[in-house]
Amino acid sequence: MKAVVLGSGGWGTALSQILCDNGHETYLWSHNPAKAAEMVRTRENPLLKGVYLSEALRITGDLDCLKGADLVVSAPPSFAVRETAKKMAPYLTEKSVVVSVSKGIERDTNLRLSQVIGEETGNLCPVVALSGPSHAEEVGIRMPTGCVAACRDADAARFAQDAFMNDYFRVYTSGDIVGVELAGALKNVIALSCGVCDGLGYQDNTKALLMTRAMAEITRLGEKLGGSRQTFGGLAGMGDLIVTCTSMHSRNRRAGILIGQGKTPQEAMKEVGAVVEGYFAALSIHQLSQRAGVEMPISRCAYEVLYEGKQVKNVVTELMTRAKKDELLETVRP
Ligand SMILES: NC(=O)C1=CN([C@@H]2O[C@H](COP(=O)(O)OP(=O)(O)OC[C@H]3O[C@@H](n4cnc5c(N)ncnc54)[C@H](O)[C@@H]3O)[C@@H](O)[C@H]2O)C=CC1
Ligand SMILES: O=C(CO)COP(=O)(O)O
Repeated sequence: MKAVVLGSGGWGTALSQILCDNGHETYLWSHNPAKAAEMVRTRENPLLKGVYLSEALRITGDLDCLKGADLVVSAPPSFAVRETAKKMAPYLTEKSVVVSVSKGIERDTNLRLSQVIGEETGNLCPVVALSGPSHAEEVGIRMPTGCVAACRDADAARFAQDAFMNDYFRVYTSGDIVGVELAGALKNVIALSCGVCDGLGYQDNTKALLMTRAMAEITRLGEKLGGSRQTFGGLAGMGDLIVTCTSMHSRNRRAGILIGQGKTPQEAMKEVGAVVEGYFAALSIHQLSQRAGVEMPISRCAYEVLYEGKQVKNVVTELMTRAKKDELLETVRP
């Protein structure tokens, strides 16, 4: 099979190495030809330090690598998914399968990323969302990892499962692409918030409280928007929430730590030096939850800190002193 990965950040690079390990003819495309040339020379991506890229992986800045591709992986930051989909569109056929691996919601339209790709490619071929607890740094060194390949087209989901699965990368299929994509985008804001707790010096009790209540609000919005409750308890939901809220690989968590220590969001993102999707998602989620009439106290507070300059200490007090509630009934005590 011929596979092309569009987007040479840490994640696109790690995924291209999996496809290469699985014996597929694999291309990794960078939108920056100079960066592609440098990776060809060094067999390393500065965004995934210490991972040697095998000689069989074809690294290029030429979009013509898409000619005849069976599998196209869309792996840019969410803000560049639409322009990347525009670029792939002329090369796709009805037999192609696109796998979307970015985690976010498109700004302004609030569309899921598979919807954005569908719009730009005229829904010519199926788009599968691949998501789960999977830091590129660990996949790159072949640590056992699991993800979900979600698509309403079960054959396409199985095609992606077959393409990626091996003895260090386990892939489950799912028909709930809505839930899988939303879970991946929503947890980034929570990982950032968990980092803020770390930055403020709060410890394990606080983070367990935050993660558990975050699951409740993420699931609430996800279900309202058409996702399945079960998905939020699975790899793309709970699994990814755990890994990003606890790992120092997480760019969202690292940005949050810096904000908790007093940096502005812009300073924090600059210092992290890689895409912090939770910053962008916070705005879309705020709009989506307001429109759907779904209460999301933690995500709302993250939005207020990131976009309205609210002080993190004040936000924590506000969250802790909200009206008394029943955990299961979700009702407020009169
Ligand atoms: N890094 C990880 O462990 C994981 C990342 N993801 C998701 O994958 C997506 C990409 O993240 P990373 O690979 O980590 O990013 P990164 O921060 O490592 O690198 C971003 C890459 O995007 C490229 N880029 C910038 N503008 C572009 C454009 N207009 N068109 C194409 N490429 C462009 C940059 O050159 C750079 O190579 C994000 O949505 C992220 O949430 C998902 C799972 C794991
Ligand atoms: O989604 C991820 C791991 O599953 C990556 O998270 P960060 O973007 O926070 O690094």
